[in-house]
Amino acid sequence: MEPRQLVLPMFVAEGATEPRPIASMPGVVQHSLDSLRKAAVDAVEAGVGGLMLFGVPLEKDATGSGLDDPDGILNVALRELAAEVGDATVLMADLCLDEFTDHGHCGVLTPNGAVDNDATLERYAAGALAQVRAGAHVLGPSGMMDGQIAYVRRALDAEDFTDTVLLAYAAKYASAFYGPFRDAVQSSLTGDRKSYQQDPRNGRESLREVALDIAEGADIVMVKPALGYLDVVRQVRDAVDVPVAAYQVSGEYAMVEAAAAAGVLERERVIDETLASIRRAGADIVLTYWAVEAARRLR
Ligand SMILES: NCc1[nH]cc(CCC(=O)O)c1CC(=O)O
Repeated sequence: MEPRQLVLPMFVAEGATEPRPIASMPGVVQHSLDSLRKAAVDAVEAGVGGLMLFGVPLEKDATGSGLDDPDGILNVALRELAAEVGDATVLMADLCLDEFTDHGHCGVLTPNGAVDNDATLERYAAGALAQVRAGAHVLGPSGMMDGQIAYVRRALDAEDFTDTVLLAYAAKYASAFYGPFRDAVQSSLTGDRKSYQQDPRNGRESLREVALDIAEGADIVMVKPALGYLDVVRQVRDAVDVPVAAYQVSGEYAMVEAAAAAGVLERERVIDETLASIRRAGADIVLTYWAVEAARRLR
């Protein structure tokens, strides 16, 4: 694996004046705009291939207005990073509503509380345009709404943003391994995402989801989580001819850090072994909270 195959997910919190630790993810922080800029420069110097940004707004509402507000924290951060490192790295933005909604779902809701797929697509389209205008090179629609890739692609094309790369969270499982992430973005979710994310017991569905996303215009397809889903990574790699990404998620990170802190595992060897496994399964790109550390060791 080469350092540039690694992508660093980063959190930026509106109103933060200094980085705030995330209790369940030692070593990962909610950045202030200032610390985000510095960490981005460090990551680029370490040789990582890209940065995936998540925003934590001060206020959340039913429609997740922070997503497409040009002054929303994620868009502000994208503009700042575009100016700072935009020519030196690939800037990626999480295109989802859950960080911005007061109910914590990845979409807007119908009056009876279900996720409204098609109304959500319009919100993603608005968010996509805001993120691209702010300087994102790659958008990662992560909400698992049906038709989201085609809808976002059409919205971008209509405004002549024809070079934007869509990294589709194509095979995204309803996983308990996202637990620490929900602390990281202070998610207000109660309930679960089983109506739009995949059942961990279902392997073949991933191939259908991936084929649909590619037909809709995805440039890169992603499997998530990584370690428990290496069979899916391999099947997807063998089935498609676009780059395949895998997301080593918050729970995978927290699990190893906790075991290492307890003296139960050799931290660095285990980290490198997990990354080698994901690579061996066929991932061309790996999103990991260890991206900077691993990139330094790979050089
Ligand atoms: N915006 C949705 C999103 N994008 C990335 C993650 C999880 C990432 C991780 O656990 O590291 C999630 C959370 C979810 O689907 O509940």
